Amino acid sequence: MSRTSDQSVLLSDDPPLDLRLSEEELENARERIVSFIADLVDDAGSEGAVLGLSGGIDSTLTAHLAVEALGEDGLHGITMPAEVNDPDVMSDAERVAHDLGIEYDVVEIQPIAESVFDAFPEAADDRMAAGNVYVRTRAVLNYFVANAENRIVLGTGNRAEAMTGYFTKYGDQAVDCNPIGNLYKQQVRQLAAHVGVPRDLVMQEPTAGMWEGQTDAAEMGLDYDTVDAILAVHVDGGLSRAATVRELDVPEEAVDRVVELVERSAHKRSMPPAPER
Ligand SMILES: Nc1ncnc2c1ncn2[C@@H]1O[C@H](COP(=O)(O)OP(=O)(O)OC[C@H]2O[C@@H]([n+]3cccc(C(=O)O)c3)[C@H](O)[C@@H]2O)[C@@H](O)[C@H]1O
Ligand SMILES: Nc1ncnc2c1ncn2[C@@H]1O[C@H](COP(=O)(O)OP(=O)(O)OP(=O)(O)O)[C@@H](O)[C@H]1O
Ligand SMILES: [Mg+2]
Repeated sequence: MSRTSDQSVLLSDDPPLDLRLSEEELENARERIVSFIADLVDDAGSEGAVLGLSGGIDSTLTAHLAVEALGEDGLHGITMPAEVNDPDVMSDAERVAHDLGIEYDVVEIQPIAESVFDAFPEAADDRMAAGNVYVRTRAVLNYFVANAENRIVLGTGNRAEAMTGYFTKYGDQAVDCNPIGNLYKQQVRQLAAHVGVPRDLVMQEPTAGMWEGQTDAAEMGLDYDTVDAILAVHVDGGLSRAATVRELDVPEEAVDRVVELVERSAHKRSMPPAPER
């Protein structure tokens, strides 16, 4: 299979598995996602879309593809910094909006979150609980704008996040669709480079930005190249645990960790259950 000429869009030098798409597959993915967004907006009878812009690669790629689908006027970007967010990353988000020529707003969410924290001050000391408040506050604002402007809310979840449950229930996953939801993280980086996302944004370290210094890799205990590979071969691909360890040359613990994340987050991927009638 022919590969993109920019081999360095993989972060690690020696990933367990090369999941990059050929140039033809990249173009197909791009066209498929662009039509998906255009059709969804059309079918919903809406005027366009709303998207939270974080400066990260998932929202930046989704914004690029949405502008291709809907035009500049079709996308309203909202950057929503909290006090834990790195100002440089927030200015990356504004740069993305500016370069794409879309309407965008910057809404400081700290005061909104503080009013929630005040209701349960002890809960606010739990950084995960507090971080999830930032994430869910952004969902409230996205839908506020979507309702008022007759737009849909674009999600930015990818396959690795969806399968490992690496998202806040009813937070960043509270969206109307996930255009890049079938791409592993390696492929997100690769498609981003392909559609012209600036290199510094493609190569940055993924972070949920829920507390200072948080990174996806540190929290999951695995880098995305490893997560992608184990998902593709074992969870999605059905190869046995032992064969996966041999095939990818990864420790058994890494496979077990990914399986644990997938199993533990099953409740996030289904409708809330009710007892049988
Ligand atoms: N078995 C079960 N059946 C039904 N519901 C169950 C459940 N277990 C927990 N729950 C519910 O789920 C809640 C826990 O889930 P949740 O509130 O999501 O919280 P939780 O999964 O603990 O935390 C969110 C995770 O996603 C990561 N994240 C969040 C946002 C963005 C990104 C990013 O990549 O940008 C990453 C974040 O760093 C953290 O690791 C529990 O409080 C409970 O209400
Ligand atoms: N400060 C923020 N302002 C607006 N939206 C945000 C902010 N932080 C997160 N989001 C939204 O939540 C989504 C999920 O965050 P996530 O960190 O998974 O993606 P990302 O920041 O786009 O990519 P990366 O994996 O490189 O960090 C973002 O894509 C974005 O839509
Ligand atoms: Mg991020």
